[in-house]
Amino acid sequence: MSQTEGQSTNPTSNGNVNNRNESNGVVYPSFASHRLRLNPSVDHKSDNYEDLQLDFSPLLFSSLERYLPPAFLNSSRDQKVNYMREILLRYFPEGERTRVQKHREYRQKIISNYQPLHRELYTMHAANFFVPSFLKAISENTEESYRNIMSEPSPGVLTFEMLQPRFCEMMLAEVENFERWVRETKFRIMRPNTMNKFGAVLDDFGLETMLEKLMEDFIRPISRVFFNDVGGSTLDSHHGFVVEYGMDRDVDLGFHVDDSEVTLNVCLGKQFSGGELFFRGVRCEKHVNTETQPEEIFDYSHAAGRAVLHRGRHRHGARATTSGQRINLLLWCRSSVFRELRKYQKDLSSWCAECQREKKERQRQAVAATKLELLKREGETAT
Ligand SMILES: O=C(O)CCC(=O)C(=O)O
Ligand SMILES: [Fe+2]
Repeated sequence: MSQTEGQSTNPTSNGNVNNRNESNGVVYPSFASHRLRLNPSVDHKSDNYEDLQLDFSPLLFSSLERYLPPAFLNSSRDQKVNYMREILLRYFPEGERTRVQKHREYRQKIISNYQPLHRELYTMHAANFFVPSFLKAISENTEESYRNIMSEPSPGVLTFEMLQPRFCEMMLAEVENFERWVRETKFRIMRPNTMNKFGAVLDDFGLETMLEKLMEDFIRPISRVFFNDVGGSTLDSHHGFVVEYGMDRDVDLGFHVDDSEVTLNVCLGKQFSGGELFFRGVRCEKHVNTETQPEEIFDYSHAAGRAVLHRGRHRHGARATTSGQRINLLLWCRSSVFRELRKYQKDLSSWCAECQREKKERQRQAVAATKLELLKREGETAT
């Protein structure tokens, strides 16, 4: 299963976990030499590309121009466009571009027709959204201030009070309002990911800007402290959605890893029983299906307003919601820098429990072999 937007990876379905953005063996022989400089020519005045019919934003070309090799800076506009276009195509192939364009049109259609219920949700208003203890910890922004409001019931699973009851109520009402609109207009919406039949993508009906702020100003500072090993300090994009469970909704959620570096999962309500999150240890792509160690088993019961923050690669699932209705807000936070660097990373992952176990085992074997060798030598000198 490829890890494109909105897809979880289910570690139990098959072992073939693909990486997002890989251009899988595609070779570009004629343009492989096209390179950009690491540092921009700050004094260079870029051309304007607004009047050209281009397949990428004209602004992108103007920004990228300053990274051209010096010899190219004074070439004709056409030459520069061709050079930059070939580079962009290498990173953003046709299929992906079409998908992004289609998705943009889909969002635009929703946003120009859907009438929001609570407009105040659509811009970040921290004092109204979050509980004071959370705001205080964020403003202090130290490991100690975060530890004061958090518990870590299992390594890498952080939980803390986050949302005000009023915010939860408004968000629940907004989601209900959106779903009513979907039913009445018979608009076909995309579900949050491949594993949910219910739920809605908040980014698709206007909440993208608010959620981006939530990631940048609140989740990234926390992740910088606790999840730096998976790109926590460089989170730069998100996928924000709600999941809905109950008798006439999804019942449970299978064992999976998220397409995120860091996941925020906050319960909005309403009344329910069951629906516990179960965690089973952090794993890299290679080890996603390896067995769980007893100390990795942890179950968490959701409570309205309370957040759970964990690495996306922390294997988890949700048990059946046995009565009532449970709605949770999810923010999958991603780091493009982390993903790019991982493509070239050869050594073991510090955050993967199985990589660490393998490393320890190799060290143990090396020590044992050395001991044996020393004993042998001692035996030889004694005789
Ligand atoms: O139901 C939950 O609380 C978990 C949801 C989840 O893990 C996900 O959507 O990725
Ligand atoms: Fe998940």
